Amino acid sequence: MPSRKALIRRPSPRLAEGLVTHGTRVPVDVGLAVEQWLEYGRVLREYGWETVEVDPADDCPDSVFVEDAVVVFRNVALITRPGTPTRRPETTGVEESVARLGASVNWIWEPGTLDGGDVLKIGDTVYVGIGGRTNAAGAQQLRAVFEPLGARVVAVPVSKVLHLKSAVTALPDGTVVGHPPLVDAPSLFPRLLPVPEESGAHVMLLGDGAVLMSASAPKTAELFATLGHEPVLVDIGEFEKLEGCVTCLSVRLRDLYV
Ligand SMILES: NC(=O)NCCC[C@H](N)C(=O)O
Repeated sequence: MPSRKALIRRPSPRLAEGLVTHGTRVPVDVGLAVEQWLEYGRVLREYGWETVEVDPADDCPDSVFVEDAVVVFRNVALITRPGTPTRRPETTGVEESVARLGASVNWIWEPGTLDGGDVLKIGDTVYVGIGGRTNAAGAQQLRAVFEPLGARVVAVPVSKVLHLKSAVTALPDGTVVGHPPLVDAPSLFPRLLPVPEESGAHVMLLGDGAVLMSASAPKTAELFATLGHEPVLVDIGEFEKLEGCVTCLSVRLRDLYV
């Protein structure tokens, strides 16, 4: 029986100290970020997702980006070992939450590193981006956990953006969407639709053709609507200042056995 639960994690009061790797640091308004986060959760619930809050990690500035701490395939939750050591304490609370929800838990071990933002699932194909926060050992461990469950793991290079999913995600019909200047190896994806805006490359599937995306990509939203999808726009501007996007603020659990 499919589940529709989504993990989310309240922003830390230290959010403004979050990491910035590829962009230029600009001040973050934490109060506004909390409002944007509340609205993000409200939209998930409106589209039928039960939001489950992971215990906050107030000492971890980037903890709101909960996607990086765990990758879920079927009923197995793979707890990551984030590429940046300062983010590693974030995984404890996430592990507790997924275990409580009945997922089967597995772990990335040293010397492996893996951030959830580097993992893009399209059906049974699991793309893993290597080069930034995720290393080859982390990708190999992911392969060992998910391939026996029926996944086909495909490693792809990432060098121009923070995570694989900062460059590409996928529409409900499996079409990969990416902003060309930021995609390292476009030929590795069977059907790649170029989008005009960087944040237009970030979509999250809400179900029934609805795709959650950033309000900062209006031209791409129009393109998706033309193709018959239903773009649902949210303002996540404060998180974008820290290289976050719609995908990284939640983790959907669709195959729990409970
Ligand atoms: N999966 C994601 O897109 N995560 C965004 C993480 C942003 C955070 N400031 C970081 O650099 O780790």
